[in-house]
Amino acid sequence: MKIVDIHIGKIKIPLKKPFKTALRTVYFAEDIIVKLLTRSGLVGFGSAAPTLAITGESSDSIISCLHHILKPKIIGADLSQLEKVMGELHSSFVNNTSALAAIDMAYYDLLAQSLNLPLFKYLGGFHNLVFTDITISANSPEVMVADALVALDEGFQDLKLKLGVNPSLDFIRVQAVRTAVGNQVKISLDANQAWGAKEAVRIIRRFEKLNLNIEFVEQPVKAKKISDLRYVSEHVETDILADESVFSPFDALQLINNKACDLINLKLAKAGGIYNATKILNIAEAAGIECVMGCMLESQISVTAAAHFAAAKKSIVRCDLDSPALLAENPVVGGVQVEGNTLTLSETDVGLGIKDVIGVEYLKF
Ligand SMILES: C[C@H](N)C(=O)N[C@H](CCC(=O)O)C(=O)O
Ligand SMILES: [Mg+2]
Repeated sequence: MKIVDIHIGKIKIPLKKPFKTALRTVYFAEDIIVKLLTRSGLVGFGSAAPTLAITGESSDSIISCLHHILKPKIIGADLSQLEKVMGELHSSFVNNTSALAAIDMAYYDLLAQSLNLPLFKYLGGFHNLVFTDITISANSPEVMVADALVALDEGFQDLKLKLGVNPSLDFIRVQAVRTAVGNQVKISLDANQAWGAKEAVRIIRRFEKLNLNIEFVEQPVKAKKISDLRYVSEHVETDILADESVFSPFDALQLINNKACDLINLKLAKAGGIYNATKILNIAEAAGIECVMGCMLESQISVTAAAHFAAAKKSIVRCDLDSPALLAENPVVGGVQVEGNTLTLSETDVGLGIKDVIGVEYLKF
């Protein structure tokens, strides 16, 4: 079964609150939508969120890559030739991982549909649901406490606090939230590269001394500074999760060989989709490193793909798939069902299970 056409569109989704990290403040979510069509009438969905500060991609660069580079390669691609198709896509350019992920997930959507299976069953079928944490944006300690209490009311039991915006406040932020939510709630921290190596060690050791009970600290130092990540990992007890440092299977190997992290944040937008995410997961599993399934601030299309992947795999036991909970609207019809911290996949809908996306402006070239 061959792919005969591609539609590329744009959508803007309002947020419940501005999303603030050490890398960026965002007031609405932007997504580039992809639809792949087969001659027999199947439609596969994918999406890419422009996260310039992490993947280096803007809306324009994603659209350009999809139209000029990926479209000529994916039109005519056969669903029965996964290795050939992915080999060609992965060898034709570097970077542009979100654009590649959008095509990859739409291809896997079609592949599972053609086999009459929900995607999570095609990928391994371990569960049909996953649980997510929720991200609390970097704000004043008072606002972060208020946001954390709202999140608990909404059913979340696992908080990821964004730090590194005005780092002098970081210690008070964490202490204030821990005091407000009590000891039963899980807290992890994401500095999004904001700290220096010695600063990170100093801050994390202070959390340890006061028994603030932190699950893990995500990307404390610059993405490319593997030796800094290793320094932090070596000098603290708390687990260190690599995020922006891991895009490719090679990145994962390099971090593992350098003993630079305890955990890996696996995102389809960084890996270029399910094909390479599978390789990273396999490398990490062989090395005894656990992966957390993560997401960007992105629509429920790509979060549906990430939920299928995470649910399929026995070794993914933690998820940061909270983007749907941060969006004020969901334009996606079908796909993953989100209720509080629980993301559930249909046992009977085939592929990603997405029926439509409302309000997309499809582009004419
Ligand atoms: C939304 C998710 N929980 C998250 O925090 N992802 C960020 C990057 C997201 C972005 O800037 O769009 C992360 O883990 O660093
Ligand atoms: Mg992160």
